[in-house]
Amino acid sequence: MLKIENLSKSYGNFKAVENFNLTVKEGEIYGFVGPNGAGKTTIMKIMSGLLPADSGIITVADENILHNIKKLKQTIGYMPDFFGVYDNLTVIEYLLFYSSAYGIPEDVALNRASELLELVDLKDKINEYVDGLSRGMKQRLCLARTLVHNPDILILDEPASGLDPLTRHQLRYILKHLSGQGKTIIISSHILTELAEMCSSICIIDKGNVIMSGNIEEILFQVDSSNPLIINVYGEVNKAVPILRSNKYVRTISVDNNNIMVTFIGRKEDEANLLKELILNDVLVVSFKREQSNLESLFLKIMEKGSEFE
Ligand SMILES: Nc1ncnc2c1ncn2[C@@H]1O[C@H](COP(=O)(O)OP(=O)(O)OP(=O)(O)O)[C@@H](O)[C@H]1O
Repeated sequence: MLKIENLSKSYGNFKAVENFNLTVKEGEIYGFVGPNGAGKTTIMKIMSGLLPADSGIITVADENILHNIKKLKQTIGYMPDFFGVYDNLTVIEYLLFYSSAYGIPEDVALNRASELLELVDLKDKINEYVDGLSRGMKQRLCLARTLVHNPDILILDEPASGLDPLTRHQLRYILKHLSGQGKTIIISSHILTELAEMCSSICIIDKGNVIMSGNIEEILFQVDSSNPLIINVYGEVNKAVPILRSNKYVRTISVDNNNIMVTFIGRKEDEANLLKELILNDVLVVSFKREQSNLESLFLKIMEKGSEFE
């Protein structure tokens, strides 16, 4: 379990991160979402030991590792959003270079590099120059580099940015495989649908604070309950309208052919009772559901409404 408590960081007088709290379970793929400048990179760099925090605690396996830089670097592998690769090295030289920086003996490093190149599907490029790799390949090599010291936690800043759909699919596959091995993975992204496919939980960050966090499906459900009900009826719509009008949870009604959009402030049970009433009054209901949110619309809503969702 990874736990961050009251993490704060200022640049001069500017508070980039303020009392940030987060818990991530072992083996989870966890998404960080937020607009530009929200503080995602700052938090990730602090977690990786690349930037000092002003205050806070980062606990891994019941130990505060924030000020134990050696332990922090052993435990965490960080892949920055901008990956500098050394173009005049071959793929294997590149991985061995990073392994030596971690003090890994060369024979161990060679075996590990071979396994990692297999994992990221670059084994056939082992003796090629990094310079000649495509962007997607460089990105996978960078992921392999992040894994040379076999960290328990991976922190990947915008790993999917600029990749084509096939390469993103490969990345998703590799990350699922790593999480299956028990590695905890934190990913930041602006591609919210990507996060939905990869992550079980997300944390929405703005101005260095958590606006909302939790299981993606629960978050979507919470937001969906503020969406209109869409009722599709067969035949006469007019039969349904007076029933809807008399319901105390209905706020607005708009009719479009056989679809009725209803702003409804009741709970699930009230929704079910409304459906029952329509049917008992011989309204032929074809479908009755809340408009679904996707992550993009969820994000926009949250950004518009801010703490209303907390
Ligand atoms: N070295 C720095 N000096 C001063 N301000 C900084 C520094 N690094 C970041 N900031 C500011 O801190 C805030 C958070 O930046 P950060 O890079 O963490 O955000 P982010 O969520 O990663 O953004 P993006 O999605 O654009 O990468 C921004 O307002 C940024 O301008």
